Amino acid sequence: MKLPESDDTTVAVAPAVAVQGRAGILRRLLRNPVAVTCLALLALISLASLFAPLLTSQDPARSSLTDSLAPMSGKHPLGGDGVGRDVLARLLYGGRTSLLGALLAVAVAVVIGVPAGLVAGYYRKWFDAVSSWVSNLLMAVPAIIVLLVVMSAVGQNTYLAMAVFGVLMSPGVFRLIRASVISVREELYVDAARVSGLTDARIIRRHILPVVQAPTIIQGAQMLGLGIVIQSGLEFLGLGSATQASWGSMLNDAFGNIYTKPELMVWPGLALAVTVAAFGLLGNALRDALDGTAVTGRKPSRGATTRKPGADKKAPPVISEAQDADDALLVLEGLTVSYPTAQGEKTVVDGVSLTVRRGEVLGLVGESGSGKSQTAFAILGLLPREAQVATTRMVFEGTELGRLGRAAMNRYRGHRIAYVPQEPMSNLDPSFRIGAQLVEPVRRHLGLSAAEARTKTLGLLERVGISDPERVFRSYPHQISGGMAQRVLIAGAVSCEPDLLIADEPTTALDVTVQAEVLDLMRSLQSERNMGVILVTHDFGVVADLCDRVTVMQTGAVVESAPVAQLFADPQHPYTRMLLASTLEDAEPRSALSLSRTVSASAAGAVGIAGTTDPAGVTNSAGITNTGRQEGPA
Ligand SMILES: Nc1ncnc2c1ncn2[C@@H]1O[C@H](COP(=O)(O)OP(=O)(O)OP(=O)(O)O)[C@@H](O)[C@H]1O
Repeated sequence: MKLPESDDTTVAVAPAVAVQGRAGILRRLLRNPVAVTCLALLALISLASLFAPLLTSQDPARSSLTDSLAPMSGKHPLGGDGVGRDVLARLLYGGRTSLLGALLAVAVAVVIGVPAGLVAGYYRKWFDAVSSWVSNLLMAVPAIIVLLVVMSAVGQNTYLAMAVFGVLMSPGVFRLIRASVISVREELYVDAARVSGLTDARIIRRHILPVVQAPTIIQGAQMLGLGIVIQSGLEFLGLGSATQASWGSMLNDAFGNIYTKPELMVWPGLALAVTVAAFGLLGNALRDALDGTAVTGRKPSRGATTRKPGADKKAPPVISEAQDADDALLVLEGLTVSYPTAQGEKTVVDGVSLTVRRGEVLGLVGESGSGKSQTAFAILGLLPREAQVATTRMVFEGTELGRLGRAAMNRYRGHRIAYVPQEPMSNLDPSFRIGAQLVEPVRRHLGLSAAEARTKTLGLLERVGISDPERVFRSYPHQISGGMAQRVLIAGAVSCEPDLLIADEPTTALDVTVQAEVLDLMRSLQSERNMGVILVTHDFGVVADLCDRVTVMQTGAVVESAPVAQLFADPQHPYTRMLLASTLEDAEPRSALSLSRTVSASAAGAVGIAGTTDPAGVTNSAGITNTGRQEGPA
């Protein structure tokens, strides 16, 4: 006997979050004639079993020798069985035993499998190893032998046997849920929820549970059919209770009289066949209904990329500024991040030091793979578990972040330190309305009531330039554009009034005109709220437009750090010069004064960046808008 396992089809719909909500799934289900027929049949069978006392006055256990193998009559509409019991009464009451037994087995399997799968998939580590081992062990056990032993040991207690069967089915549920959770925990919107400071319990409840609901329901429907088959099989073998009517025991009796009254097989056989088929087909219909709303695979933004050959060569000496300042918001010193690989340890961030002051925008620049995002994630405490992180200091407003526990770090993230990601769409959970996603961190961090949080969120949506905040508040992520989604995320990032904002290539996924608008927005919000900002970018145009200081990274190490104007006017490190030169490669040669304007406009590709009129910033003589605190790179 093979217990149900998590098949690929079922796992594939795991992240298939109901974009249009449960109502959409139900509508689709009700449009499927097979599903409707199955639901109707199952409802009919359940109701008939439930109201058996109203449908027959016969006692299913009472036997009368005079009615043995009685033909159909007014007294026995479906005749009598071998020992003179009423077949209709046994069919109706037998449905209770079969359905309840199967429900019990599925409930036990779900109660064990779902929490274990959630914890193993979300937290991994030792619990995952142990529970996977136990699950493999249980799957290797021949279930029918175990059930025969249980039945003979506990005296033919059907429900106990079904509870044991539930335990034996739980590995199937465990594996399915674990696979679903693993597939969704790396989603960017789950990271975004972590960044916004939500606790693990909340993330699991809000973002993971909705994803595992669907496969659990599908698996549950299929397991119900299997539970009925197993339970009837045991009863057919004569292992059930002698006093309890069931479809399996009816088959057992019919089998003994197969030559004298073969039609006795028909009723329990039909009931079993219809019920099991209906559960199976309903499971398939549910899967199809959910498939129709599948959100197809999104690209994780921080999967490992391969380092270029020669990337391990030592960086030239760092030309850096003094690290500590009185108004330092964040002081990072000697950050090293490495990963274990088959070839040994791979260091991706190598001794990075930087300082961000209050109200200052620090650009973190370097080509792809230079370790910018890894540095940002290290500050946010969001590196993958396998990352080995070491720092001399990572002090945020006097608090050493490295020493904070998980809960304390959660309080910092989203509240004091916020994050704007690269791919706005992937960072919004497709199954929740925008408003719900924005309101939750605000309520948690600022302790506002639902109504206050809603008002604040609507105000923020308006502030970030969304003309119809009410509509966006009510929309699902797929109903808004990428640029709008980035505005939403920026609104979310500043909603708890953070001191430090980390923006990782916030405009990369947007088209050129939207890039310029989003940069404008970030600049004005930053100056309005006097936030410290770390702006991760590979784009010197963005640096020129937004940043006060810039730190250049190459193959995991800082090679140069300077005020923007100084860096543009007199880059010290050959790598910085090379980056600047490659940015200017396609540009017309200009005089020294207009050089930086060219950088801004051509590199950002941002029409209007150089000449943008920004109420919060000033435009310098080179046409480069800076936030008013520092001279532009003229
Ligand atoms: N989980 C991981 N395991 C091993 N190496 C990793 C992992 N994540 C990232 N890396 C490596 O770390 C290096 C730095 O990556 P990072 O994402 O910080 O680069 P980046 O400068 O932000 O580049 P990009 O602009 O392309 O995002 C890359 O070589 C990448 O392959």
